[in-house]
Amino acid sequence: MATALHFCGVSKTPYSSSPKTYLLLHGQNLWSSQQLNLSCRSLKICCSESRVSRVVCEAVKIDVLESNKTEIQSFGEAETKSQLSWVMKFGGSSVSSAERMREVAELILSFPEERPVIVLSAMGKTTNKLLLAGEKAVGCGVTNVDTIDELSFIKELHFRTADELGVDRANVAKHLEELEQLLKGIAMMKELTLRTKDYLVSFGECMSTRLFAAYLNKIGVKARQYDAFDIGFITTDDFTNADILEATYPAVAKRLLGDWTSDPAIPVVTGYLGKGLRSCAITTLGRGGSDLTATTIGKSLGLREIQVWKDVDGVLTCDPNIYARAEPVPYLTFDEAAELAYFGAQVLHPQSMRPAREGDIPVRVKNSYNPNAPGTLIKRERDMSKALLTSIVLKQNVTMLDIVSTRMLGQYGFLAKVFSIFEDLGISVDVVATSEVSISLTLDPSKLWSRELIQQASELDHVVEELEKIAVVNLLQRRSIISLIGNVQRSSLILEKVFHVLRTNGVNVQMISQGASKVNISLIVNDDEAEQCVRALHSTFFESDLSELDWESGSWNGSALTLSNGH
Ligand SMILES: Nc1ncnc2c1ncn2[C@@H]1O[C@H](COP(=O)(O)OP(=O)(O)O)[C@@H](O)[C@H]1O
Ligand SMILES: N[C@@H](CC(=O)OP(=O)(O)O)C(=O)O
Repeated sequence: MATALHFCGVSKTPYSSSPKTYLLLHGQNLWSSQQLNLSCRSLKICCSESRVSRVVCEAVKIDVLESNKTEIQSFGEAETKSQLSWVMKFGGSSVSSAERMREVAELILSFPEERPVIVLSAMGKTTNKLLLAGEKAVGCGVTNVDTIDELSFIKELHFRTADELGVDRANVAKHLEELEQLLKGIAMMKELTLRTKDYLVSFGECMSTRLFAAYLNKIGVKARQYDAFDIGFITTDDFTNADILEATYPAVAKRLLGDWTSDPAIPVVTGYLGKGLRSCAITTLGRGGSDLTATTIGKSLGLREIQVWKDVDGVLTCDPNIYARAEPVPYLTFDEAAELAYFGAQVLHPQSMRPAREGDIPVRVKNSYNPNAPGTLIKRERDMSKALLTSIVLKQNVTMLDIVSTRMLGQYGFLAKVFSIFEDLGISVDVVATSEVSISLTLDPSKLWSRELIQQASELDHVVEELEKIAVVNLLQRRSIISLIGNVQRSSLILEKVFHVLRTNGVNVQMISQGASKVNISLIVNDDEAEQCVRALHSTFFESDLSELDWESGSWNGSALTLSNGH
């Protein structure tokens, strides 16, 4: 049975000396040629683990059982073109000014043999400024909207960038007018809903991509701007933190490859944005969501590589803002990168690894300020034989709950009841440790709850109130999760060293958990001790000589620990 197959395009492979014709099909479990009834002489399914399957054939008359028959035949007759090869995502810092945009254009053109899809974030700190402008509009009165500093800043930045790039101001003028109208609407309503917030921040990406595409066209590189919400990025209606829905993949592939086939031009797509399935309103994918836009496009189109260009030399051994001696990590697995992002490393969006992993498409994290640095390559697997710790991630200001059963329920009933309370209240739990009669867990303020909400004591009181019906509850705030990402096959070795470091620093670990993912050990400590712990752990694992480690026996031969508290 071959249902839900969608035709994505026809292309010729640019990488082989004897180019073949590829039919790009997108569908559920397209594993074998038996699912296709092809009237061609030779057939080979490539890239079978990807949802986009490349079907190599000599003749392009193809009949997919039942679905999309007509469409496929008409494409089959289309002229074949070189396929889009990779996606390059540039974050806010990479496109913060006209000068940076010119450098990015040069960078793209330094790979003349590639046909990239470009994903851009808003310029510099535009998203933060838009949110601030929205908050100010709530209380400033309709007639005072034009005095909001952030609005003036955004206008000035985008007009100046248009002028400096030598492109028409008209590329952004209408959006800037509309933005001012929106702020007046917010001022009138005296309210900024999550839905309006998403509409408000969408102006950032809509304008950066228009300016950049206009600039590429001006310098003779044919480019086409796309708003993600118009090309099939279909999401849940969870404003400010929406999830990409499955229907996105075929829709995006069809639109981008269809346009590319009929009239090739480099696609320049807005990162971070989508369209709610039911509301049909603009949604956003959570802060830093352009990474997810890039990996979604990579999977949709079955591209060779996904590149995310940042302002650091790749994923680092820890947050450079906490410890300046952080170093680039050359290789990561999808699992390691996902865990690292989930536990708070700002460098990657928490959900961004999912499409890359599903499509088995390598992700390269590169520095747009230093393109020659090798960056970090994220793949399905890597050599772990000499791997111990890969990166240390710190998540601060976490709330922890110690819940001890009052023994009114048996063990099964107790755990089930605790989690059903969190489910009912829509609260996400991060790290968990259990014993027969007690459970300790941390709550993530950034996911299902907005940061504002968790700070509202009444919400927390409500959780505690519900839990107190079955347990004695101790609420502990201002805790930090230190996540040790690495080779948990060697967890005893890691922990031996970790506890030595913590003991030397007089730090008491309040909870410890090793996830089923086998790449992460989490430690909970007090907020005020956390940064010093990270620095000391970094010194030990990444700056001191680990030659005393016997990899064969998996033991330490010495204990030369040098702690560093400085930056
Ligand atoms: N482990 C880490 N590795 C690299 N960067 C990190 C890490 N943890 C935090 N960061 C921060 O993440 C920033 C890059 O992420 P982000 O600001 O989202 O980039 P962009 O806006 O360019 O997409 C870096 O400038 C750095 O300060
Ligand atoms: N502009 C959005 C989306 C994004 O991905 O940005 P960046 O790539 O600069 O982190 C944000 O600031 O959250």
